[in-house]
Amino acid sequence: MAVYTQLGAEALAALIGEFSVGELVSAKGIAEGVSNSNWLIETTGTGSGPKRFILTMFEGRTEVAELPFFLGLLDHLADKKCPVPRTIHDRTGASFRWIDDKAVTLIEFLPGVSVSEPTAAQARSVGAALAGLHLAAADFPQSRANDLSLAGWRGLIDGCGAEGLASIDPALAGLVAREMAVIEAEWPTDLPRSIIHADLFPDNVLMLGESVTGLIDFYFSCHDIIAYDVAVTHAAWCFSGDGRVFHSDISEALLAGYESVRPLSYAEIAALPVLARGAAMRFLSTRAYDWINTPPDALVVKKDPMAFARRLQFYAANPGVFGA
Ligand SMILES: Nc1ncnc2c1ncn2[C@@H]1O[C@H](COP(=O)(O)OP(=O)(O)O)[C@@H](O)[C@H]1O
Ligand SMILES: N[C@@H](CCOP(=O)(O)O)C(=O)O
Repeated sequence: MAVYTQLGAEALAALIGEFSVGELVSAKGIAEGVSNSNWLIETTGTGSGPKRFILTMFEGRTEVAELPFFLGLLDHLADKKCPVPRTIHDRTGASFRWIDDKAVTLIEFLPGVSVSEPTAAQARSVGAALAGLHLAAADFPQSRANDLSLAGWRGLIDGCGAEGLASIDPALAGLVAREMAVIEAEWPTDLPRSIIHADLFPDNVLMLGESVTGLIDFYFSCHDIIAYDVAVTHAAWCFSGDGRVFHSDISEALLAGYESVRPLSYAEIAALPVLARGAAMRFLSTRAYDWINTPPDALVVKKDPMAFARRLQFYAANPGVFGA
């Protein structure tokens, strides 16, 4: 469930009136997502029939000071024909507005659905779309540090404490300690960097058949190692949800799709095993922290940290899956 804030019909109509998009016809809360509140908005449009938009209200997790980066990136990528939603600017030219103390933005609605069991052909398209995003983002003039890299994971893990990790699984603290030591020692420092998505899970990709129609939810995007984004996407797409089953056909298709647009260098391929261990640690650490710290009555469905502990174990035991 991801509508944390109730917005009345009058407030919504007044908000939509600040944009040149026609009049509000309907607004439906969207259940998917965990970070922000989202509504599917329909308006009368401005001449060529009704129009759909997504209205996002930024809840605690997104720093409002960073919105010009996230929203500017969407417009930059849309200008370069990447399948991302363009932001709708209001009549004053602003890309976001305020309702009380919360920032809201209106973005283009994109067709498509998120797949839960991708085919190899779909994975190939996702790999190609990710590479296209990396190429298109290369000259984006703004930057944002990745606060969820090594130091961020370490902070979250320390915040869980050994007892907290043990409350999730008795072996988790040992796994995390061993793996963090390896990842910190082997993390590459000389690979190409650019703007990356950093969270390209299946629920952040919209598809129609085998085509990618939307890359969404850029609110973790940042400047970091490009091949790390490949590793994040690999960890997100190539396993069963619980991390117990690795799908080698999806892995091969995803990497082949990526390389059909942006070939990986030898150094990038050689680094993928440790980058993938880092990617698994990234989602293990946020999920473990949330698992321990989310109040029991919160509306959010907590995500299982062990699904990424299993991926971490898999990557540690199978560095050959990237063909290095
Ligand atoms: N531009 C868009 N076009 C169509 N649907 C969208 C768009 N943006 C978001 N959605 C829908 O809203 C849901 C939640 O959006 P998302 O940005 O992933 O939220 P959160 O940041 O809370 O995870 C998505 O799963 C998708 O169903
Ligand atoms: N993809 C992350 C959760 C991030 O939430 P999102 O809904 O904003 O994509 C995970 O699976 O842990």
